[in-house]
Amino acid sequence: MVAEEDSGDLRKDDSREILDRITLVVNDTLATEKTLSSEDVLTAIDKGRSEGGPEGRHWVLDPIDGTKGFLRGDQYAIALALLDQGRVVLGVLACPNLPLAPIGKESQGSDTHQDGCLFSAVIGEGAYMQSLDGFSVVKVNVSTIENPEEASFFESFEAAHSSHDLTSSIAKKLGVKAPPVRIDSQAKYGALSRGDGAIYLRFPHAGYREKIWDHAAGSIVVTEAGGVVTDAAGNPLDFSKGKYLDLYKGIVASNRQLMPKLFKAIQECIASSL
Ligand SMILES: Nc1ncnc2c1ncn2[C@@H]1O[C@H](COP(=O)(O)O)[C@@H](OP(=O)(O)O)[C@H]1O
Ligand SMILES: [Mg+2]
Repeated sequence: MVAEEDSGDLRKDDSREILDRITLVVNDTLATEKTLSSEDVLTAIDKGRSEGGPEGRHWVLDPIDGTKGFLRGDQYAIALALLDQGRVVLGVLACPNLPLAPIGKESQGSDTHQDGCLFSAVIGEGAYMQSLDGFSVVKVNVSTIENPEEASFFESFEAAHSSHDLTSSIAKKLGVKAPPVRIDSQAKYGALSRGDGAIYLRFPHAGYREKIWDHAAGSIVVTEAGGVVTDAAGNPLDFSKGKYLDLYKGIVASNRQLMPKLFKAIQECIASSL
């Protein structure tokens, strides 16, 4: 398993109390007769130390993606994906604070006010959403908008994670009228997969290397919903290189119809920002 966290901090002396609390929660949650010790819990966390790569199968886990959003009480996600020979073949994305009703659009008179969505996708089988309590499974599809002026776009809430200046110049060039929808975590991929918005733009600042656990589950949910996820040059994301994604500039996700105009605007804006 390739996972974001290891047990390093929990093994420190001053973490004893939190480790005891975690061990209690784990034992309360697991449906097994056996009671795990704190050491068992630490050992289980450290099973996430695999480096991934092009061979065999690897689970890719981000237990709390969008930590900043989680701490603020906003959006976060639990993201799990399966790599087979370096290719994402399955993804599950739990978004406990994401409304089941569409976000980022004018109110559509929905009478659903429930929060908590679970997105899932298996390669070749489409993408699905259900409520976190397991009801109402629906197939999801990305937006079919073709006119960029009518498209709205998602980006990170945190300006430190993605350049809001660059995305704003891209949106301006495309004639996008709606303001950006800024939310944390891979909940953006989930919302995109059900057509809440039509574009997700992510341009980390120079020197940052994206990690596979931040995109594996989200990207298959979007591609199985009919969308496209690439870097800023149109290359598909390559999950076979270990923990990191080697990208040109950033990540772009949208529907097929919008991609040509989107790339043209992105190239022009990147060129004029150099
Ligand atoms: N300087 C940076 N640039 C881009 N991404 C960053 C970053 N620092 C952290 N991140 C990643 O951005 C993720 C959150 O993305 P988003 O902005 O879409 O919410 C974080 O996941 P974690 O919260 O799991 O650590 C982290 O891996
Ligand atoms: Mg993350």
